[in-house]
Amino acid sequence: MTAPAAQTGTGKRPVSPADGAAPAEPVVSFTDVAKSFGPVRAVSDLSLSLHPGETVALLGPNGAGKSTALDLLLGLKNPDHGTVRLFGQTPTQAIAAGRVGAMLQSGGLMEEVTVRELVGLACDLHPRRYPVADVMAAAGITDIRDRKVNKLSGGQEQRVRFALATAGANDLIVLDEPTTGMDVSARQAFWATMRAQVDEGKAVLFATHYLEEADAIADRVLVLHQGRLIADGTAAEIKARAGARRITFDLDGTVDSDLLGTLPHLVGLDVTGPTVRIRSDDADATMHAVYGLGLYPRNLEVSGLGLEQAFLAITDAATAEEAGNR
Ligand SMILES: Nc1ncnc2c1ncn2[C@@H]1O[C@H](COP(=O)(O)OP(=O)(O)OP(=O)(O)O)[C@@H](O)[C@H]1O
Repeated sequence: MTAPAAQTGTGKRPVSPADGAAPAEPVVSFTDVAKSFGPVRAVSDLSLSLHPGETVALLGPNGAGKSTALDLLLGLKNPDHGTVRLFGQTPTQAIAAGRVGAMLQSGGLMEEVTVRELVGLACDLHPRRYPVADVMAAAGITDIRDRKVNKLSGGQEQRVRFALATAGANDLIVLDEPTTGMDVSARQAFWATMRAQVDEGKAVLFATHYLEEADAIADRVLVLHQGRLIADGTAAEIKARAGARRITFDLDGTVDSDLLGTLPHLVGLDVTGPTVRIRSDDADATMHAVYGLGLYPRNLEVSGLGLEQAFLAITDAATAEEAGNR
């Protein structure tokens, strides 16, 4: 078997199995998983399943528990409670069988070796290895194969890490902030390469702070907040859940915030000088009511929430709920 060649294309894959097909065994299943570090609950009550062919983004603010969840998945940390299974096996068994490739933030690369030597070693160690030349070509590092690993730029180093994660026929690829340090074109090339892996039916789980990447690449988005899973759905579902529309307009004269606060379907309201910014889960009904109040909005704009605003809206709401529960 050869490594997949890099290819372009941005079409998202369907998540559900073909009609009539037996549901595939979950690639990953977390059941009621918890992990604390002293008083810090890094992951709590985490239950989820990933399926073959899914590309899943793991989002969350700093300290939300993303890296801990990935470490638990890879068997690098043990849960205090609950179970983690990969293909029905323990993480250690699945990794030993060569079913999982990972690209993590932590861990240095061996320094005094060339790129080719390092990737060659990873291929040799993989139970279902690909030819080293194919792996380097797919990761876009053939031209730097004779360079010493400690002489690489940050973006080149990331590509080498990616090659190490794809040295053999894995069924799951786990990436922790894979495009950190890459410029825009390197990032695009990276995701094109990644898509080729997904098109082979592999599952990909990646943690990221780049919400536009999650929006463009993932067919499912998981949002962690203070160790808990607070959203799980397509990017479109998460945007819809956060309040579907943003409405912006200007008003003449003194703006009465209290009066605007009585509008129906409000999810958020911000008044700055003459400018009113509303988040509404029914923009038509909200605007109908604005006119009903006898107001004359100027410069009216109605648009959908981006994933970034949706992410902020859901994590802010979760923070407020946590504070209320204290
Ligand atoms: N080894 C550790 N010892 C003590 N606390 C830890 C340890 N590892 C993680 N934590 C804490 O657990 C919480 C979750 O950390 P984690 O690194 O999983 O978050 P993250 O979502 O990956 O964050 P970031 O986006 O900043 O990388 C944080 O409060 C962190 O300080």
